[in-house]
Amino acid sequence: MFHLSNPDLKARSPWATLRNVSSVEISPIEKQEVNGEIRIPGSKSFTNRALIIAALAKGPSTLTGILKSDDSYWCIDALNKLGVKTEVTDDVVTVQGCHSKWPNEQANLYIGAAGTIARFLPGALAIAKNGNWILEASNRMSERPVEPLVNAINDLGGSIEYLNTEGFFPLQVKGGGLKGGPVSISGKVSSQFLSGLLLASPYSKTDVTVTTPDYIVQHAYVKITLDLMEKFGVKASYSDDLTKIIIPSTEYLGRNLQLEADASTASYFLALAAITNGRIKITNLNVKTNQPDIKMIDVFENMGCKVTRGEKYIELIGTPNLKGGFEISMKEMSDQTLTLASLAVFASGPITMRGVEHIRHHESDRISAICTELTKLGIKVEEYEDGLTVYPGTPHPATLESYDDHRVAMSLALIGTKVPGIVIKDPGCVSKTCPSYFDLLSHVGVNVQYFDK
Ligand SMILES: O=C(O)C1=C[C@@H](OP(=O)(O)O)[C@@H](O)[C@H](O)C1
Ligand SMILES: C=C(OP(=O)(O)O)C(=O)O
Repeated sequence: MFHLSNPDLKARSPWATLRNVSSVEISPIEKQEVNGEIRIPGSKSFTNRALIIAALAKGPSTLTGILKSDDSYWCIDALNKLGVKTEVTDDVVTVQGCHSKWPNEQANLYIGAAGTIARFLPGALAIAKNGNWILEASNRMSERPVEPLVNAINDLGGSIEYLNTEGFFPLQVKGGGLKGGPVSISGKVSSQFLSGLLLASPYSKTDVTVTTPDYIVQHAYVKITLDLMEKFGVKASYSDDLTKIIIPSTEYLGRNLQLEADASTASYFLALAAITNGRIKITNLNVKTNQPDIKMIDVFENMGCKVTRGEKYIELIGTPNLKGGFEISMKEMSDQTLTLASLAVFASGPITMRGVEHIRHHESDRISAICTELTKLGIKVEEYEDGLTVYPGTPHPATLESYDDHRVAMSLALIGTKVPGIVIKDPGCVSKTCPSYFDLLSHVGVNVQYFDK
């Protein structure tokens, strides 16, 4: 269980910021409007997929535009401990692919709080001929499910065992390889189970046919996995709904790749323009991305904002009258549930978000966390197993918890730009995906005051 007074600081990496900051106060933007241009850091999803594929590949890769945050730090650190040579300069990393033979056949790997490493690395290790590795994760990541992935890898002949509690990290992964053939995997708790299985599959002795018996939350992330595999030379074939995927037995080839900016991070800044009647231009994101959170721009538009979709940029101009009074399924872009919940406070009518039971298994129980914190502000909410309704209201000043969850902190901070006295505790948790979040807010005109520990 998460302890409010006790974020898991071991998971904060050398790339984390705000280590000595206990809280931040966000003050409303008065005369000065939010108005600015922002370059968004690289996508977490692209960075950690590309790092693991590049590490497995034959030959070197250069990845440009990587995210530098806790999640990518722990990924690079784990690859280094496996003996893979990497070199990071600014936002460029070169990776010397190990051609599916991890140089260090024994290592203890710590993967922080990253779902993308927890679900992508075990399969990548299981494909090796030899090896014996221990994988440990943060307290919260050790409570998040991995069983469907582990079962599927073991069904293919892999050797992954639980060292502590059945179904959860820490894990022991032994080499021995995967045989290939048919395998079934659930996608209803996390799409990352599928992605992790797919990433490892090309190294099976024969082709792998993956079927999903139920449904996949956030399909788009599976598509991102398949597209990136193809960029590194592995072309899978699949049904439109991705419930049947055939991966050939082959190998990745090293590549030089420009990665996309993070659409999830971009959404907070677009939301900021939306609620403050301001203007934000994201200068390095194309709407044609497969990242699902890009669909938030349609939501903002339906709420009355004006959006310009450029070739390489997105500009959003807010509105003094944000339209509410609707229900929406957030299943396919569930990382943005909390963003919309914060925005809903200032809308013209209640907003109901559904289809996101799985976010109770993310960095926090996100449905419970946002309902608790909005209630502290005097905002009326209704909580459901798979979502919530937020009623518009006038928040009163409060000190809010961030639950060691970057998206709770980033979303609640938005409310501070409209009402005085909003203090967010442990703002350093944003380092999981955006260490520079509060700097970027300041850059576009938000007042952020830091309080030391
Ligand atoms: O594959 C990925 O890169 C991701 C998949 C999603 O996870 P779930 O499918 O577990 O919800 C998303 O929430 C996460 O931020 C990134
Ligand atoms: C769910 C998230 O992360 P993870 O990759 O750890 O699953 C997230 O970033 O919102």
